Amino acid sequence: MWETELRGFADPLSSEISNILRSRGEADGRLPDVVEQSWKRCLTDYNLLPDAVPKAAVLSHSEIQMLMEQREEFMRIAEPEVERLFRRLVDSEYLVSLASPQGAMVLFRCDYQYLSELAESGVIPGSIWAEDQQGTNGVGTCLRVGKPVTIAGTEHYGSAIQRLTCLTAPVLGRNGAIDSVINVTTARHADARMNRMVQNIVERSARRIENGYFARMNRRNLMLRIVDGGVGVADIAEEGRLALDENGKVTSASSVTSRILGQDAGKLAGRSVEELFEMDQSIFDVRPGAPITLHYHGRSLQAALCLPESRQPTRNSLVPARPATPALGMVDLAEEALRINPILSQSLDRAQRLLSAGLPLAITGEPGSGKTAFAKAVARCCFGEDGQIVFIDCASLQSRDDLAALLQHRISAQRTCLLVDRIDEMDGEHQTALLAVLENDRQAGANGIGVIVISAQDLEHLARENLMRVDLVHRLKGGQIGLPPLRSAPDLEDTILDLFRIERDALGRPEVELDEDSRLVLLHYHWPGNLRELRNTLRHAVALADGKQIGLEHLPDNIVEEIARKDLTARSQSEASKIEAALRYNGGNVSLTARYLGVSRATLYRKIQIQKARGEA
Ligand SMILES: Nc1ncnc2c1ncn2[C@@H]1O[C@H](COP(=O)(O)OP(=O)(O)OP(=O)(O)O)[C@@H](O)[C@H]1O
Repeated sequence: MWETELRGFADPLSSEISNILRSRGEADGRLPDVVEQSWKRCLTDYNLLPDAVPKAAVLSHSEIQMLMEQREEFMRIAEPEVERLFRRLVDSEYLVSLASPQGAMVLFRCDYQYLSELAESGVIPGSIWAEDQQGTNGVGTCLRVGKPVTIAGTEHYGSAIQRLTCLTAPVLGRNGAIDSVINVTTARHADARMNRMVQNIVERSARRIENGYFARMNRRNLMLRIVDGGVGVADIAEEGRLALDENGKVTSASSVTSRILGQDAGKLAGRSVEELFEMDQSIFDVRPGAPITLHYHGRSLQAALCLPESRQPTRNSLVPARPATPALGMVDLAEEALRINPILSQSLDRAQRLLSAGLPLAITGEPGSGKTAFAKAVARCCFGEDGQIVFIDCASLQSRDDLAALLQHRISAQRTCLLVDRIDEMDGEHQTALLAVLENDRQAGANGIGVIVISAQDLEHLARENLMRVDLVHRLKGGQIGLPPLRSAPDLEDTILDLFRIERDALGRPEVELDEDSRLVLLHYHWPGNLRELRNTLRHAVALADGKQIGLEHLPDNIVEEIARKDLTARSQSEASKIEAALRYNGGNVSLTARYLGVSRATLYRKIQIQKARGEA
């Protein structure tokens, strides 16, 4: 009792916060630290009352235009990323916006139908969300603390925006200053797991803008691109960048580099690369584009040197660029626009839970059904933040040494996810090597190693057919996720239309539409090549469309021909049954039946003969 009173006395703000939460039906509610600190600022510094926070002020169209023009180069990098993020979340009723350092939503992407719903809470283009005016909210609080934040439902200070969930990340510029905030808002209920997933995607988008803008601003410098994730991590969001002068001294460092090296960007400027890293060769001997290893306080980092945009290599400087030998198993882990329907979302959720519980995952499905994209998404969600992802494509492995070289990179990291693609093509030698690595890890009590294997065939089947070692199958069999073929998608039409929009926008043809015939053909085709075939077909159609309409002539011939064949068969079948019924009705009398059907006797005979011939064939 005493203790409670003393605590209440010591921190009246906390009890005021508890009262507000209680009045919202959150009797036991506790706010995350960052949110609680923000609420305290609302109560003390901004003098805001939760029920009387005014609606967000709004910039006029010309004011937004002016802000955009002032930051034209930045916007040129940010705009496609906002679009890309919006397309990724296309199915889930999310608004995507980019806010200026003052909190004004200057870029705004949202489904037209959803707009009016959000507008009720004041979320419209140009609305200003500074924390001192609107209280705790995604954009304003992110700007205030300079870190990614999620503000879910009643964690918003103003009661008028309690329905919203906002997931935000700052886009950092020179010396860590905030250039903008990228924000995703939904008025739908989203559970904590889904929020974490989207938050992760938002943060990666912010880093991609940071990196893109950094590259643009330093395009006249030599650039060292650094990856901490080891071989296989090639997502631009993960890359640190150091801009260098002619003498190999750092002129500027991106925020991801500061994170990788654990040093303020400002402190890196002026230092030479050779002073910062232990290198196997001088920076002046490095072949542009070729992968190199940098040693930094006992850690090995992967890097590549890039020439300035306009600079022609000279004999005295760096050696002319030759095509770089690709690093072992290096694949593009860049995120792509994926369509996540409720079924896929459930599978993602299941896969994440299993992987997080330390179980290996096997992803199976027909060719092109999205296994690799799915596996990358799961790996990124579970390991993207503080671990590394090592991608192994069994079809491109040359030798056991390749595998060993790939896997050794995991040793330096605390948490690693092995993503093994096309394991059904792994030969016996590699299977043994992989098994040995997994066993060693288990015996050494390795912490946090995740394994995802991708296979077109079920692992049990591979073992039965003697295509895979039984002990490896047992080691890998944790959770199995089978991705359904496209033809069985319950929302096939929506999938086609969503992916059509994605492809159309990617080719810069937002005006193009599918006509009725082509829509029907796409809907009735059986898609043996699944999502890959569908995306290729849509791209094919958009690329060939001259005007605004896509017709059958723009679709691949094989697809139209197959549907036409099916259609003919269906039509001939229905004609046969019509003739049969008419004959029956007319007691088998051909003359009467011909008259009944409105054709000549000869035509009816010919039709009957054709049907007979088909039946016999
Ligand atoms: N959820 C999705 N939404 C939209 N496009 C997708 C989705 N999943 C995959 N794709 C697209 O489908 C194509 C095939 O995907 P992916 O390579 O992941 O399939 P896969 O099953 O691994 O194929 P394979 O068996 O041939 O290796 C890619 O172009 C990818 O962009």
